[in-house]
This record gives sequence, structure tokens and C-alpha cells, in this order.
Amino acid sequence: MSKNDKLVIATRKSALALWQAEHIKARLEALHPGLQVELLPMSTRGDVILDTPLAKIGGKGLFVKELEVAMIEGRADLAVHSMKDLPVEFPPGLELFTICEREEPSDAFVSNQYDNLQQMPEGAVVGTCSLRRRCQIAARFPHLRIRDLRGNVQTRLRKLDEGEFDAIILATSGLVRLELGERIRMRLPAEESLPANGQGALGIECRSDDNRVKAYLKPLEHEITRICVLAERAMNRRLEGGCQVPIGAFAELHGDEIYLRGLVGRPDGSEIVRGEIRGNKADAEDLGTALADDLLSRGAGVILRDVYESNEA
Ligand SMILES: NCc1[nH]cc(CCC(=O)O)c1CC(=O)O
Repeated sequence: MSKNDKLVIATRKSALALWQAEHIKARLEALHPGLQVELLPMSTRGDVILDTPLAKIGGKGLFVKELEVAMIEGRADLAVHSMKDLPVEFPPGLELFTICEREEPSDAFVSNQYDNLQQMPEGAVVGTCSLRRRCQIAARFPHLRIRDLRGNVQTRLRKLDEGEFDAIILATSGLVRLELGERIRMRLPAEESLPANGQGALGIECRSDDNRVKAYLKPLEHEITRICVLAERAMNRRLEGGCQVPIGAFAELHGDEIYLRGLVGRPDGSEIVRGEIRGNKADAEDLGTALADDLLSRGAGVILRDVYESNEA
């Protein structure tokens, strides 16, 4: 780590992505005096195609491809991702090196009229683009109408304020990062809305062979978060679930014990298979895989097959 060294962070241009990149830049510069960190803001295909549900246009990878090319070509050294949005696999030459401390993992209920979902009357409209949120709300509140809501955090709030929706559901961490936490009327407990794997945690991707960059990133690693997120992602990997299927996965660490909860459901909420598992933190990935197998054996396998078949038809 020489004096006057420089790192470049490839980032999307949404307010949340820029906040996340700035946050990591500030942490790196505070940790390593003399290090200079620059942002390289880029548009990705996922940002350009705004009017189609994500599941239909190829899913999460769309938001990271351009950033990864920039790292492979050496125009950037790292990329900061929401762990939730990251595909399970990485291209050759790149890896997820750092998992940073998780902030609030919950989903947030945002409305200008209501304090919570329970208060909403027959036919009221809830906006979300996440099948996972849709499924869990539809199962508990069949009298509500759920409509697709895409766009970045500000766009979604604008659509709420313009009256297109009576309430919307967003990730708590995204709102808090953008200093919009006061818009939250209720943080949904995990029993009501089990979060997505990795929700609330940031991950940093870099070149596998770049020890200079890795040395700078090392102190940002948060072991507890890594253990939890590894268990959650292992569950998703075993389910081979993309974003066409509602899947929730949420791990907590109590001492050395992991408590992992998972669910697989039908998008209309007509069926949800839930499970949980406890075990030692050393076995994080095995626990995730075991919970996935348990869910598959109790009906999740049928749901996954049905959803994929109906997509192909
Ligand atoms: N899918 C969009 C996305 N990706 C990450 C976050 C912010 C929360 C996080 O870091 O997990 C959000 C917004 C949201 O879901 O409301």
C-alpha cells in the first residue's frame, strides 16, 4: 500500500448505488490515509429497461454486467453491490471478496394514509415489484390489490405520492441510506415479510488476482454478516431460484448458533412453504442447503417446477 495510491469504484448511477459507492469510498479513505478513491458512474442495461418486470428481462445480472466488464478491462478496481441483487455466480477472474456489515434487513411499509397493512381496506392498492413481497402480502391480506412497481427508490416514492398506490413496500435499508427513513410507517417483522437473501448487506467485488485491492478491502469485512449471508445464499443456490419465484431467506446469528428461516411460495400467495433450521456457524452453507432440501421435499419443488413451466408456455 504505497502513498498516493488510487482505487476506482465502478457504480450504477441510481441515488442508492451512488450512496453505496460513496459510503465505501469514505470508509476506505478513512481507513487508509493517502488513498484516493474515485467513482466511475455507469449505465447498465437494467437501468435502461424500466418498464418491464425484472423477471421477464433476464433478472439480476443485467445490473452488474457493465460494471464487471470495467473491472476486467482495468478501468475500475471494485464494485459495490447490494448482496440481494447479486447473482450467485461470478465471471472468471472476478470474485465477491468482501461482505460488509448488514444494516436493517427488514422490508418497510410506506404510505401516506395507513400505518400498516392491517389498516388497509378491501381493494386498496399495494405496490411492489418483488414476487417475494407480493406473495407474502397476498397470502395474509387477500382483500388487497397488489400491483407492480418498478424504478429506483425515488421513482417508487413519487408513484406513491402521485396516488398510483395506497402503500408501497421497499427495503428499509435503502430508505434509511437515502435519509428517507421518516417515510417508513412500519418495519415489517420477519414473520410478516421474510427478507430476501442478503437484504441490507453490501458486498464488494474485485479481480481475484488483485492483492493490492484486496489489502485495502480487508478491514471492511464483517464476519457475522458473511456467515448469515452465506447461509441465505446457499439456500437460494440449492433452490436454483431466480427472481421468477418468491423466495425468502433470512439468517441471524445468536452466539455461535445460526437461525435460518426460509420460504418458497406461489406469486399469488395461494401456497407458501416455510421452514427453519438452527445449527453451528461453522456449517452456514450446509445449513442453507439442508433447509432448501427440506423445503423442496415439502412442496417447494412442485412450486418451482410449476412456475418455470408456466413461464416457458
Ligand atoms: N431490488 C432493489 C434494491 N436492491 C437493494 C435495495 C436496498 C436494500 C438492500 O441493500 O438490500 C433495493 C431497494 C428495495 O428493495 O427496496
